[in-house]
Amino acid sequence: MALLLGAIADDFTGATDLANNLVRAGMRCVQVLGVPDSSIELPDVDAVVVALKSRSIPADEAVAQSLEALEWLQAQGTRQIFFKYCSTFDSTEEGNIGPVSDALLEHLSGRQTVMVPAFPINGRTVYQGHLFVGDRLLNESGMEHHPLTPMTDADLVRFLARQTPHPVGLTSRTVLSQGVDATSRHLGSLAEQGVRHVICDTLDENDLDVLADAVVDYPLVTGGSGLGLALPDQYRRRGWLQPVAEPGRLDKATGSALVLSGSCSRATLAQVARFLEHYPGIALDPLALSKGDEHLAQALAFAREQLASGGPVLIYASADPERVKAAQDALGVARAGELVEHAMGQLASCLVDEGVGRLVVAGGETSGAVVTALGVRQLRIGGQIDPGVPWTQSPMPGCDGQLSLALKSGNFGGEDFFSRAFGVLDELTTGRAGHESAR
Ligand SMILES: Nc1ncnc2c1ncn2[C@@H]1O[C@H](COP(=O)(O)OP(=O)(O)O)[C@@H](O)[C@H]1O
Ligand SMILES: O=C(O)[C@@H](O)C(=O)COP(=O)(O)O
Repeated sequence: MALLLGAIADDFTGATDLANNLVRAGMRCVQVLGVPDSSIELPDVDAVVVALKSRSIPADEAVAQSLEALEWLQAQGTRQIFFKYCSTFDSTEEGNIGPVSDALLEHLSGRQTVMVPAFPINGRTVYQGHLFVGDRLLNESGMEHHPLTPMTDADLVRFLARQTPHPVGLTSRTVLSQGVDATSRHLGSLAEQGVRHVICDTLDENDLDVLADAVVDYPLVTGGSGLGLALPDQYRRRGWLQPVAEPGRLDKATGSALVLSGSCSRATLAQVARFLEHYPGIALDPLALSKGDEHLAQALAFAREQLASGGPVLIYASADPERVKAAQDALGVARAGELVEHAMGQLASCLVDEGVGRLVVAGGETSGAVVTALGVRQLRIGGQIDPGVPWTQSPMPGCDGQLSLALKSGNFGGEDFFSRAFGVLDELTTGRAGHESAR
């Protein structure tokens, strides 16, 4: 098997987001969780997204895991590598976007890569190197309160420069608006000056098309999932990718419905509040979790009772910035996060064992913890609930052999996401979904 595109994603929701866009743009794509071992059997696909949980770990470990993924993808004969990180550039001054990009570029003997975090349909745009979420600069978007990677600088050229010893350049909207040739020339002249990383402005899908055309031959591209919507068209134009009749079909979904939420983003907090207006839920508190098993046992008992009477039910650690800070002050940032993630993993394992077959998880790290605890190795991508969030399925003992999973990025989804998700799954798996355009 030769792959047109091999992606290395730094978290699990981000991986699903990219896989979703590749499928919507007409690629046959599968997502694998962690670097596969030799026993994995892959279907015939054009792209594979390897999901890592490397966004918030020490930079040297993130580099090692990413290089392992690269080696595996190269062994599959992959034509182009895509390093997928968050559309809100989630990272710290230590990394991991800079160190991982540097290592991948070096191993691919590339002289330059582009950094394209934008995802315009979800309101992430870049202008003069500054990242916007909707009409706010990144550092005023709520991301400044992120529990693990608080984003306090919207100037990506300046911010990335702290993560890499190499110079960071900018391809501005003014250049992009002059078209593909001007953009290629500009990137080329930056490369001649030794600029290995180029932050790219992006206001809309047209900018993504120009960028995709200009970098289709780069060994490495990096960014959010927006670029993943634009690249397949360039592959098709060059005759490398054949049209696919029907990507993304899912089997009938069975089993009860559960939502686990560990994201503390503004979007998720609103989704939690909306869900609780109509359905039952129980909060997890990291401080109570740190005191022993009783808190987790209570949440499990509550969920069992609600699931027995039909569900859906929500278990959430999502909390506002003051409560997150209080937990972090008492326990430390890493420990507070670990307690919640561990609890979410245990809840998922028990409840899927007992009959949950439709599971929504909110939060990238949280999703990583949950699918790892469940032992999920491969996801088939189905139709989307909201931009960036598809339903997926994975083989699983119980639930008629298939677990339906939606891994929601903290920041994505409409306010009614949690309740609507199950209706969308029903439509998708009974074939009642209407055809939507890819963008
Ligand atoms: N109440 C809380 N206090 C402290 N940390 C929390 C709390 N709830 C969740 N967390 C942690 O915050 C992190 C949220 O990250 P993540 O799941 O990636 O969400 P997002 O997708 O919004 O970034 C996780 O590590 C989670 O365990
Ligand atoms: O690009 C994005 O915004 C998402 O795909 C993403 O990376 C999700 O990360 P979380 O917000 O941590 O779920």
